[in-house]
Amino acid sequence: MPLTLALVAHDRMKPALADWVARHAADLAPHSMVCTATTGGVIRRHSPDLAIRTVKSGPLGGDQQIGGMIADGEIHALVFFPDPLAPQAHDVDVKALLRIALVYDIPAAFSPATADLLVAGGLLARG
Ligand SMILES: O=C(CO)COP(=O)(O)O
Repeated sequence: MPLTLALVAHDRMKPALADWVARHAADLAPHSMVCTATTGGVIRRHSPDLAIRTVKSGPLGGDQQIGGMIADGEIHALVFFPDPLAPQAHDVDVKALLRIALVYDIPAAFSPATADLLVAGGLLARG
C-alpha cells in the first residue's frame, strides 16, 4: 500500500529537502506526499513530475494541520528539516509537530543524513 509522507522544511533548509526529494524521486513516485505550502512550491519546481499536495504555510497553521493528520493516522512518515540556526515565530507549532510525531512513533527524519537512512532502511520499499 502506498505511504503518505509529510515533507516540511524551514526556508534555508528548503534547498536541502528539494535535493533529497530529487535524489529519491524514483522511490518517492509511488507514494503520496503532503507539504506545507512554501515547501511544496519549492519541491514542485525541482521535481515537477511528483504528485504532491499542500496544506497551509507552516507559520499560518500548516505545521498544525500536518500534526493533526499524524494524529488521525493519515501520515506514515515525516521528513522535516528545521533550521537549527534561525528562530521561528511559530516555534510552538514546530515543537508540537515534533512532539506529535514522537507520540505516534512514525518514522521521522530531521536532517538530510537521517532522511537518507530512512530510504536506505527500506521505508519507501514498504509502499
Ligand atoms: O514553517 C514551516 C515549518 O515549521 C514550513 O512552512 P512553509 O513550507 O510554508 O515554509
